[in-house]
Amino acid sequence: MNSTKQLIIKYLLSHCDEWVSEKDLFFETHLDYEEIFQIINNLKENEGYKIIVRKDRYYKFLNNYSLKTDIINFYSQYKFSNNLLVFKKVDSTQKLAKRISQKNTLKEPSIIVTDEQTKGYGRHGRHFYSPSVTGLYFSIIFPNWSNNLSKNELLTIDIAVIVIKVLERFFPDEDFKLKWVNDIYLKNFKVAGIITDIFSKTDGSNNLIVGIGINLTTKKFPKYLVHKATGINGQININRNKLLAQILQEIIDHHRSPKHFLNDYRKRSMILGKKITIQLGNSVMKCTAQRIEENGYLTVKDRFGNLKTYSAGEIVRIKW
Ligand SMILES: O=C(O)CCCC[C@@H]1SC[C@@H]2NC(=O)N[C@@H]21
Repeated sequence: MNSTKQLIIKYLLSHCDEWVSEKDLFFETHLDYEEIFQIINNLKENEGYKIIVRKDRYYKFLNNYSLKTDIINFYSQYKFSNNLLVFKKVDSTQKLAKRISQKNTLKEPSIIVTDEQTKGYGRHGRHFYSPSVTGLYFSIIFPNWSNNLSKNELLTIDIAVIVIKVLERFFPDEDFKLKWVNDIYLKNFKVAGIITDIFSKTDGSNNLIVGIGINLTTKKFPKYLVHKATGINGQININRNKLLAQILQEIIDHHRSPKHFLNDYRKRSMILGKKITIQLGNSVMKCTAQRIEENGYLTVKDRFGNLKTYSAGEIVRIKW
């Protein structure tokens, strides 16, 4: 971050919700006062930054609703400056990640983030409702992925734990739970989902694309979701840029030096010890969830007392 605009953003962000004088900004940037005023005015009027400008030219930066590259970079200590793409609206960050994977040879993990999706999707091709600025919708491309089912399962589990732990820090009063494999629930409602897609390139290499959708403040859901999904908290003015930056930072750190979080996962499971109905392909089975194995697979006990272990499946019902 080194342009004058970025220096100003950085200073305002480090003094978020405080009044900052032109003199402070002058010492920080060495720009003349008029230039400072013009840059701030442009950020406010044309780039959607929320800045209050007082008549005596004091400025206050407010928590921004929209996702902004500079703000995410600030909160993540500029860890992924060149590998972060931020959009207002896309069809799906997951689809866009596939298009980017097709056209480019990536060396580093790359992140695609948007304020809104028109065709967000989840597992089994289901629509993922992604209205503007009330959630977080993003995909991470991990290039040159050695495709291996159990490695993928474990990564999904680790990422689910990372997301839930960051959410717990931001919403300390909420009791988030995990539904195997990768859904995050609050009470009986889904608040977040994770999907992993393998994208095979023509040169034989694979990219892993992890897509994460979180309903933060969404209040109104389409009819078919009203009894299934909820926003975490419709009242809170949450700092989405900061929340996203922390999740991304922890996922990228984990990718660099992986360690598994199975015990954290088990602790937050909403199914262990419960009677569940699991869908496996076209059939469904009633059973009891026994344990999550070291490779992330689920072991259940069927009604005849037999233990069975599954790498994938959808839990369609939990008996409380
Ligand atoms: O619930 C699921 O089955 C997974 C939902 C994943 C949704 C996210 S939102 C960002 C990314 N883009 C998509 O189209 N899907 C994922």
